[in-house]
Amino acid sequence: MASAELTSLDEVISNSLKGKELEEFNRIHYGRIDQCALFISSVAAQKAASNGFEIKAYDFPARKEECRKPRIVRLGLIQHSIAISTDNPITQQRLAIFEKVQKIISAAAAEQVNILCLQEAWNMPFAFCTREKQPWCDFAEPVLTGPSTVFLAELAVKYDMVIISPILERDDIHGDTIWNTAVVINEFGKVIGKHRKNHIPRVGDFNESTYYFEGNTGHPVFETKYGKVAINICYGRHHPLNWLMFGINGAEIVFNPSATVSGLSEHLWAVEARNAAIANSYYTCAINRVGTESFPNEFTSGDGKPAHKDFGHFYGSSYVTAPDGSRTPGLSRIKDGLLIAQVDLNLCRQIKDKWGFTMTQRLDLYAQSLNEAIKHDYVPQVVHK
Ligand SMILES: NC(=O)NCCC(=O)O
Repeated sequence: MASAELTSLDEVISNSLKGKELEEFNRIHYGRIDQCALFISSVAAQKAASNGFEIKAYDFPARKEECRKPRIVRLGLIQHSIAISTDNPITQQRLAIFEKVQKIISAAAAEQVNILCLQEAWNMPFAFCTREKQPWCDFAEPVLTGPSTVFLAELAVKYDMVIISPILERDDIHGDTIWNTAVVINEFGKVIGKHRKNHIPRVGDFNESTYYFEGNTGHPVFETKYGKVAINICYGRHHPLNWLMFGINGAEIVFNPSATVSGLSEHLWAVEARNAAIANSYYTCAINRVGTESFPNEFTSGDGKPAHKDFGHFYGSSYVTAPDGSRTPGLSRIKDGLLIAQVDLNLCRQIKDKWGFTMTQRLDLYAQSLNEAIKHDYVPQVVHK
């Protein structure tokens, strides 16, 4: 079976197991017997059916507390393929993606989503495999005035949503430099801040370091009307300290907008964002692109194999993990989709109280050790026999 044919691992299981065996699988694998699937309104279901995208919703309830009200928030994750082929003019490609995504966002609105996040570089093909500067750099946009921000700001106001928009940024104040950036737009359509990708891959066809540097915005947490959110962009999910810092700064939900392909990372996908949710007692939302993107000119991968035009298969499979480690099934590996998670943010503190990971994490010990380890003449702490 080709990589782009299997719909989802979750479906393989739910189609194969039944009764008690399926319950036991769910308990051990997902962390709960009942997936807590939520009803999808006919309006949203109709939008999904007529526009060819999947829509799924799950609940993450928390224990009722005496001293705090529940803090129920609806999160929306969108995964999608590009809309027209990459040899079309830039403006047409972008517009076609806007049209596709607008329909998915309107379904999210019909489902009362409060905070919505798109995939990495959602408004363009992931052309960084090519190492060509033109025309791909022309997709870069200023954060405040770029077409993607203008487009999403209007929808944010219309739907009373916070929208996270991961784009290729053009910083026209600092020498027209390019960055991989997530823009946070509040429910009034105002850009409340941005975060630039901290860790840039140099693996496989991910030649992103040809285009932009490691980010210089630290680990910001954005206090929104609905909760404290942060964004760990794609390759940052392999770096536990990147996740840790968002937790230290108080994040309750960390989105991980990604672009990654099956040949490289699919066996890691279900592990990393889930582990981060457990280790940091927050919700994580892992979002991946979908589809196979083909480029006009051939490129090589530096592995002795023939030059080719395809990046490989972006395998979707977006999912949400709660601070207790329970998770949703993934969206499809091959289809556009909207994943909705209704979460109670009170679960973050409840899990901190239960497991005590923030109390026991020994930041002081690691700060001292790391301070030593980064010195050029550091002697590793090894006891010789
Ligand atoms: N976009 C990106 O950082 N991809 C790198 C590959 C991966 O992290 O799986």
